[in-house]
This record gives sequence, structure tokens and C-alpha cells, in this order.
Amino acid sequence: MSTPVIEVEKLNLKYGDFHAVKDLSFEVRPGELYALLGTNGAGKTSALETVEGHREPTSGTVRVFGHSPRDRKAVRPRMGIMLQESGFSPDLTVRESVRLIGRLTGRTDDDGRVLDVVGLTRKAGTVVSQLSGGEKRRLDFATAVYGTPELIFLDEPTTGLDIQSRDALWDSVDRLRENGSTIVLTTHYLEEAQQRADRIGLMHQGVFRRQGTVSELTRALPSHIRFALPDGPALPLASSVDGNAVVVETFELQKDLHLLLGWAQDNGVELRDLSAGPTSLDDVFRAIEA
Ligand SMILES: Nc1ncnc2c1ncn2[C@@H]1O[C@H](COP(=O)(O)OP(=O)(O)OP(=O)(O)O)[C@@H](O)[C@H]1O
Repeated sequence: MSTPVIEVEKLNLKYGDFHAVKDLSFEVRPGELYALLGTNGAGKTSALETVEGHREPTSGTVRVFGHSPRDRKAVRPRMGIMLQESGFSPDLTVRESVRLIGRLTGRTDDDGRVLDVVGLTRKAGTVVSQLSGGEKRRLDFATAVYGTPELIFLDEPTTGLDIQSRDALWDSVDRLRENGSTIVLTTHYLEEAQQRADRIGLMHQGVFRRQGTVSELTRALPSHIRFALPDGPALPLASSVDGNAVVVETFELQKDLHLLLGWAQDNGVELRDLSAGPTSLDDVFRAIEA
């Protein structure tokens, strides 16, 4: 198997007496999209800041491309970091800010190309202080896109973006991945991680509570069949009522759905608002806090 891009072994981080990250171990392989998810205050940002080289571990080891992330010369040009807030100077124009990314990271790219990818070509001459929240977020994304780095950190990249901008951002991420970039994502929009992550690490109170692919995480919980409460004969399956809906929990979705549809057909019952599917990451999240 190829050498991991990121290797974290027994990482611990303390702020004074507060133990924010406890014995965290994980690796991210080349070309993967790894999502580091968790509850508020779980320690995601603290862990990522260490991997990005901004923070010294209290104990444990972190390797990025086989180097310490504190070895900035070896590592920094190879990684793009989209922070929650990049802190571009409010007086610089968008184009000047994009140029600055090149100077700070040591990567080269065409400014016009980057502006086009992040959808800010028409705003190139606007100063940062006059950008909308979503436009600022797209400028933050330019830090990840510039020079097509091998490793990209996206920290809640779509917060504050409208649906078109979100779709455009994910299209750009897909193109970066086609180019071989490895992506580390944090987000509170779980459906984004569910759709895109190859693997997920789910943190709660400083430790991993779950790690694996989406299907490894979700298959431990039952699938759900839902429909509006029908009139008529008793249902053929054990169920509960949630508001106006009937909910069937099952580990045998196909078999039970077949049974239910056959019963509805035979009894002339219409199953309105019918939906059926595996459990969502939201449910996995709720279960770790329970
Ligand atoms: N500089 C600091 N000094 C003291 N405590 C800190 C510091 N930075 C973070 N913490 C604490 O460490 C814990 C982990 O914080 P962190 O920001 O890593 O969590 P997170 O998983 O990114 O949370 P969120 O999803 O809410 O952004 C929190 O309880 C936070 O209050």
C-alpha cells in the first residue's frame, strides 16, 4: 500500500489542565477525501492545526509527506489550507489577495485561472472589505485551489455559501481530486461528508468514537421505512409512530420493504409520503452523544 500523506500517532494536546485531544491516531492515504467530523468542541480544529504545523503536540507524532509539519520548507508548498477565516487584508483587492497566496505558499499559478475557478473574475478589482460573506468564503477557497496543491485542508468550506456556490465549490474539489489531490474536510453539513468522504473519523470529547467508511459507520444502525399513517388493517411489521408518520426500523430493508409493499397492494392501502433508506450520518452522530 502507498505511503500515507498524513500519519498521526497517539496525538495528545493539552491547553493547561484541559486535555483537548486524547491519543488520536489516524492516517490519510494519497487521493483520499478524509472527513474529520465531530461534535462542538470535540477537538477537530486543535488536531488539524497540529497537522497543518500551526501547533506543537503535547505528545505523539504527526507526519505529513513523511516530514514533521513544523518543517515548513518541506511541507508548506505542498499543502493548501482553507481556514474558517483566512484574514485577508480588507484593503487589498481580490486579485492582489490571490497573488499574495502565491507569494506566501511558494506555489505558482495563473491568477486569472484561480479567479475563474472560485467564481470571482468579475470581482477582481473589488477590495476585500466590500465582498459579501459568500464571496469572502470563495476567496478563502482560492487558498486551497492556488497551484493545485497535493494536500488540501477544507475547514467548513461551504458555511455561508448559497446552493449554486456550494455546487461550484464541490465541482472544483472534484477536479482537484481528479488531479490527484488528497483532501481533508471538516464540516457540520453531514450530508456533504456522507456523499463525498472515502473515510470518516468521528470525534467526541477529544477521542475518535467511530472511524471508517460511510457504510461501515451507518450499517451498525437500522435502516428506516416511513409513510403517512394509513387507515385500514394492522400493519404486517413492528413499527412506531412519529407525529403523523409510521416508522419501521429494520436491518433487512429490502425484505421488509417487499413485505410492506405486498401487504399494501393486497389490502388496497396507499402508502403516502413513502420513503425508505439506510440510516444517515446524522443518526450516527446522535447515537454517539446518547
Ligand atoms: N487556545 C485554547 N485554550 C484553551 N482551550 C482551548 C483552546 N482552543 C480550544 N480549546 C478547547 O479545546 C476543545 C476543543 O476545541 P476545538 O476548537 O479543537 O474543537 P472543534 O472540534 O474544532 O469544535 P467546533 O466544532 O465547535 O469548531 C474545546 O473545549 C475548546 O474550548
